[in-house]
Amino acid sequence: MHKPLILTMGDPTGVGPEVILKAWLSGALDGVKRPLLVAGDTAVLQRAAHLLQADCTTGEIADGLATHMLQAGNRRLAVRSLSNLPAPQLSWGHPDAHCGKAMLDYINWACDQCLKGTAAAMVTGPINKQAILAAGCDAPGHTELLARRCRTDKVVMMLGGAHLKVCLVTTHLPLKEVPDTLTTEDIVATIRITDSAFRRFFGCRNPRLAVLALNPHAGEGGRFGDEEERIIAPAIAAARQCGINASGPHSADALFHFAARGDYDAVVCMYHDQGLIPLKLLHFEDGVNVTLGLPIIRTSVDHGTAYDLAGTGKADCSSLVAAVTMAAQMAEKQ
Ligand SMILES: NC(=O)C1=CN([C@@H]2O[C@H](COP(=O)(O)OP(=O)(O)OC[C@H]3O[C@@H](n4cnc5c(N)ncnc54)[C@H](O)[C@@H]3O)[C@@H](O)[C@H]2O)C=CC1
Ligand SMILES: NCC(=O)COP(=O)(O)O
Repeated sequence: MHKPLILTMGDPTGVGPEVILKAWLSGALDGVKRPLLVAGDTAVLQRAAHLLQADCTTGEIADGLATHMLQAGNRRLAVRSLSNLPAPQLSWGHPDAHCGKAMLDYINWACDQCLKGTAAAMVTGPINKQAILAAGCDAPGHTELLARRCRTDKVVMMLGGAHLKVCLVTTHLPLKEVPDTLTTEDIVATIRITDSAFRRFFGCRNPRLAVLALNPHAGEGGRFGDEEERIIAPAIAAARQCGINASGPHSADALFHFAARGDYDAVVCMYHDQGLIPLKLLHFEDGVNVTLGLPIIRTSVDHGTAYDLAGTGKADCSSLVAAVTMAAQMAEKQ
């Protein structure tokens, strides 16, 4: 029997429960050759089913990791119910500290199953980072939280679709702190983790990595900044010394055109929005977030809690489908 993929439900007041239910009910996950298990809350999932006008029932079971089973027609979805939230009273877009704790419990439980080897991979739904802080967790996102729980010093946030994959050197921090945070060592570590993950999981024998500059025109010889000469170029040289096919620092404005047409396997970006703006322009619907460098497999939707859509039934589930599909593919290479 294949080990399951665990889908964490994310913020109970956001679109996470809805996109899971939508993907399951639509049959878009039927091709995934592993059992799926939602780590979440049955009452909240039932509320999402109601929102989608699905005729869905819930029953208790004791079957491996599952405690409940959702049933709609002949479809069944296993659930590990880890919270007991008052679903009808939850206000869309307003998670309290109880919701924050529930989000953390789903993630931590799923991570532990992957670490123990009882699950093949985890696929995360979107969380609210203020709510997990209110529940006592100061990690700025899943990426950092999972790195801590897996006792891994350095991981890489990658977001990707068929035409573009971006790997970030820095993630969740104020833009003004980026220049002082960048170090040659950290860029080398990002390049190495990216290179190794692309060989292992994405079928690249010699990954072509484009490393971006930080400043306009790659610093214009020092006139618009010296991070390229001081920090980034030495990192590329060190990576190349290790046999990695890294190039740059490339001017960020033009490089994405060439990456998207297939000249590179991945783009190493210096900060969050440098990579995520072009990525979402091309892959808003089907982009997947993957944490590289963990001892477990974690993929995620590329979007957030979408409070403007929560409770309307209008959220698109394509990214969730892509994230589950990618987790299943990566699990085959584990
Ligand atoms: N992996 C995670 O847990 C992530 C969590 N977040 C969190 O989400 C919250 C909101 O972040 P934002 O930057 O506003 O991003 P967002 O992705 O929630 O929303 C941005 C825009 O995209 C739309 N959108 C998002 N998901 C959609 C979907 N499935 N279908 C159709 N339209 C969709 C929204 O309606 C909104 O107009 C923040 O608390 C942020 O920290 C954001 C990104 C990832
Ligand atoms: N915009 C991507 C993002 O914020 C992902 O955060 P997380 O996967 O670390 O939760």
